Amino acid sequence: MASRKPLIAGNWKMNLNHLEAIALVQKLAFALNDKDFDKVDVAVLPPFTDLRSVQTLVDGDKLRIVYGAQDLSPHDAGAYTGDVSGVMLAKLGCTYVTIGHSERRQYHDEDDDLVNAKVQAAYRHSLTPILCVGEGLAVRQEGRHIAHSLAQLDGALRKITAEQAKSIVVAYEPVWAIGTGEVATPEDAQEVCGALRVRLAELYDTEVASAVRILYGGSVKSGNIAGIMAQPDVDGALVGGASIDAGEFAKICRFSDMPG
Ligand SMILES: O=C[C@H](O)COP(=O)(O)O
Repeated sequence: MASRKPLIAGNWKMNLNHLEAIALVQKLAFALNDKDFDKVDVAVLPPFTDLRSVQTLVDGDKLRIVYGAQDLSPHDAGAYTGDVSGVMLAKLGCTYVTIGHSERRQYHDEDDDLVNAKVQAAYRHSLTPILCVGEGLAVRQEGRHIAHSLAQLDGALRKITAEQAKSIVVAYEPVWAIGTGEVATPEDAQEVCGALRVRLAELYDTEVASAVRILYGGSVKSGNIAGIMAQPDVDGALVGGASIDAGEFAKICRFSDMPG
């Protein structure tokens, strides 16, 4: 069994200007210490407009916080007004890029083909995708949540090699639990995260499956993180609302100190 270092990633969504971004990262850096970073990888995913400020702070103060973007274009350059490419994100020192978040799928009609093209674009520029999958409420009520999440995984990984897949981060985010306060139970999270890992072994091999970090996302808070992290196939969390409060996010990053 590979040992997977947990990853706690904060998806700020469309919140915080570049000055607020600097303040939040400074507070977070102050709240966490080397021992925390030895135990957990901590990432922030600010809006595009904040990335340069975050890069300058992280580089200047040699912080162990890493950062990434919330989306990227499937194209590398050209006449794509409003889009941001993997080339640009790599130049800004991004480690991660979120792909296929349910809010992109819902509000920008992103389908599995586009998600797959974006995953390929990320790998072209050595960015690590945080690939989001997860079902809506109706699918959950019909009991098709596992099949739905596995189909999204299959679609996103077309043409992705085993070598590439080893480094991907998969985030299981049941849409009904996002921003609703309706957190999935630790057992719900484990059920789908476990199934995703089995599918990775089927698509590739056990080496890939045991290397990939699988996160849970959906109303994660300091009060529920410990139970979620206790699950064998959950390797971290993709945190939305609670990630724009530095104190709360730091507590989530210190999940091993939180009551279960
Ligand atoms: O990317 C993060 C997820 O959408 C979860 O958001 P939330 O923690 O606000 O529910």
